[in-house]
Amino acid sequence: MSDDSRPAPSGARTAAVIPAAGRGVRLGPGAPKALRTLNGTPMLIHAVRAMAASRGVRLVVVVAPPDGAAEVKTLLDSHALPERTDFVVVPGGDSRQESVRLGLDALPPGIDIVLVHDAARPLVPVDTVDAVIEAVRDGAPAVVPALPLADTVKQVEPAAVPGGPEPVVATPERARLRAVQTPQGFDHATLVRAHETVTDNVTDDASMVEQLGLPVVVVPGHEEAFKVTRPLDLVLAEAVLARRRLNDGF
Ligand SMILES: Nc1ccn([C@@H]2O[C@H](COP(=O)(O)OP(=O)(O)OP(=O)(O)O)[C@@H](O)[C@H]2O)c(=O)n1
Ligand SMILES: C[C@](O)(CO)[C@H](O)COP(=O)(O)O
Repeated sequence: MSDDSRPAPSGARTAAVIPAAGRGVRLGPGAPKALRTLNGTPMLIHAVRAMAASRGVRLVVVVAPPDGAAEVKTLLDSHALPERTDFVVVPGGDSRQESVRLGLDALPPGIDIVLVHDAARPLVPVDTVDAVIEAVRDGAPAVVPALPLADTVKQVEPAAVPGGPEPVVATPERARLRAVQTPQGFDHATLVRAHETVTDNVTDDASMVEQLGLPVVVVPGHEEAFKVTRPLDLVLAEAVLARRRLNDGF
């Protein structure tokens, strides 16, 4: 949880937008993914606490499932969260991109830096959050945490028949590839412009800034910032939390 002895990154006013409106189809049937529990606590609450743990973050905007904003408000009210942080809940949209835009629309004037963080990455450590904020404060318009890949990657052509073998066309140089996580951090005005300008569907916010022709930089990500996507990821997340409980001595 938050460590109040940690110095607040000074100066810039930072908000976090948490897109949490997805269904979690790849996780299988059940409640919307962000509302499913890890160690008895909804994934979304873990993600909100991960953002609020950074003393740089003064406002968290949660983008709830379209028909679930009231339920999410109740959820936030019923869990202990840092008092120094304000929380706002808005309903989301049909795509992650639309949900992020709706979250941006809810930001008050005066925000300099925006973090966009998947509710589906509930266990990101605060040091990673702070490193992203710091890199934006140092002047990068867009910052992504990322890790080197463990697997070799192949670029393929579509299979001739569904489920058939896919021809390999290239093997990109692995040393230059990174697996990108969140929170991604942005100069507020840049991210708003990216969302106003880029109309094709993309899978992360940084690629919208790339399309504006602006620089995006990578800072080290963290293994525990993995995305809960498939059922096995739930097992890993529970194991990470169990290890943290052990290390914390309770
Ligand atoms: N319409 C959407 C779709 C996704 N998200 C959010 O975007 C993040 C990353 O998306 P992903 O892990 O793909 O979540 P889902 O879309 O829920 O997963 P799936 O594709 O398996 O349904 C999640 O926190 C998810 O809640 C969102 O806010 N609005
Ligand atoms: C934003 C993201 O988490 C970075 O890795 C990822 O692109 C989200 O993709 P998804 O298809 O919505 O899971």
